[in-house]
Amino acid sequence: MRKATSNLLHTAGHHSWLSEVRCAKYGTASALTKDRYNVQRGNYATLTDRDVSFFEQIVGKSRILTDAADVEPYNADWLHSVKGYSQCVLKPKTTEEVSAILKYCNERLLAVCPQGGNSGLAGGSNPVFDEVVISTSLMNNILGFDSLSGVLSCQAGCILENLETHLEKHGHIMPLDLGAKGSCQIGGNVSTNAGGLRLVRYGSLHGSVLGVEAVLANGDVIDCMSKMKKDNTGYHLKHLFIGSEGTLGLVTKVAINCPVLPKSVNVALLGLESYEKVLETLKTSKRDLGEILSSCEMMDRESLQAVEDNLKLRVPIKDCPFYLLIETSGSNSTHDEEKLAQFLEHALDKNMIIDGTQASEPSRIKNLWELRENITSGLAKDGYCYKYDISLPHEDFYSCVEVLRHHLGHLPVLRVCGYGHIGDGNIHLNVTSKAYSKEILQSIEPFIYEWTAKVGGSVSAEHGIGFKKRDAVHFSKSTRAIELMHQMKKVMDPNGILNPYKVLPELPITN
Ligand SMILES: O=C(O)CC[C@@H](O)C(=O)O
Ligand SMILES: [Zn+2]
Repeated sequence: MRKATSNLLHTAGHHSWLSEVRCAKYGTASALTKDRYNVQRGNYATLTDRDVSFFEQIVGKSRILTDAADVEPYNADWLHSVKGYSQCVLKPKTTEEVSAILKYCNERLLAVCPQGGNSGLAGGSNPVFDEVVISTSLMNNILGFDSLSGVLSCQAGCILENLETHLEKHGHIMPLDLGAKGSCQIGGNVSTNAGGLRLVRYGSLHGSVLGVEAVLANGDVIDCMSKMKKDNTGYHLKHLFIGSEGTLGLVTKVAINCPVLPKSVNVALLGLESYEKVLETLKTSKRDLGEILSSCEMMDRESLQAVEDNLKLRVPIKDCPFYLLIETSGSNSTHDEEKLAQFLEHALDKNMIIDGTQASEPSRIKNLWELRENITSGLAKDGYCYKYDISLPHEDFYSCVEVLRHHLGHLPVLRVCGYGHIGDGNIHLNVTSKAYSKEILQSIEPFIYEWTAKVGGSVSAEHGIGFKKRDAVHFSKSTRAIELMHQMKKVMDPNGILNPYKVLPELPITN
């Protein structure tokens, strides 16, 4: 077996790195939804005691929250960047309960906001005004796993990490992995078409999700829970629920195709001196590693600086302007390590990388991944974080950071940084400041959206549109396409009770 031999590469040691608790409630930003976004409450009914009594008949007293303190965590997102004013959270356990709730709300014209793990970043799962929150957290049964086909079926409220743990026992994994895996729910993942760290290998949920059960606004249950890998029976309705963020129906069950658990996993953290070298290394990794490449993440120095400054994690290689985190997953460790070594030798010989470290042992792999997965938490601790999740052609991928840094030069921002899923052309462009500032927001938007549209990118790669980005949809979709989206919404939710103020821009489009 050949090893990566250069003395620039060393093996990651054990560090007492702190792991930030996911979804901790921190951040000092207090500017809330209505101060920041110009939106009017729709013409919906207001919740009454009679409504609450009716809900009690469906889910029982113990699964309704109406005390302000109990409802509060459901009203705000975890970064406290949006906040609604709901007075009621319902926690159904079954599809039938969801159906009865929606049927009633539709007749009463009560708006609802479906919520999974509340880990979203576009304000899609929080109420904007007083929508009734329907939490899927108690819909957490695994319904079955077929080890021959690799298909898992489960209720929408199953936490991603619990599904992963369950599958590991059967020698499989989930086709998606996210930093928020400990709290996000599969129904939320499907509803936002979450991407994450494994998309470069297993593709998007539009490919992995075989079946969906969803409840429409009027309470009708749409059973598209096919577990067949091939099913060409006309319009594929399941795709309407993947990525529509609960605006067309509430996802209650999911059937998902799960890859085989890899026997060998390796991770390399590489340091690079320029974005040109990043691109060269990416190209080489795709060529040399081929089918065993399972993640390819980029981080710039500023992003990792936030992790070092605010979370006291330590980057185990020397300071470089750029870093790549490359993961391989395969079935034969000798073969995989050889391929990785070959790639690293190429990269070193051609002066693509200036420092690096690799790991094959689970605890060391975890330490390296923690650096990447904690960037969101690290940046949040700066104060307020303006988040942009965009898809770009590789040649323009990092220019968005440079262009925006230059554009914001005169303003009191702390960091302008870029990191993310370079293997998929998806960058997370984040700007931080001590506190929320309207001036900074208005300098970033629509500037960055216009720039993204000009180079042919997408203004939302994986976080969705939610509430925060609906005024930006037209930068990535034609007016006719948006009109068609509105028509579809009208067919599936004529009263507009499902997750209002989200995804769909107001018509006519003015900006
Ligand atoms: O916080 C962000 O902007 C990105 C979050 C997530 O999509 C990630 O890839 O870490
Ligand atoms: Zn991401």
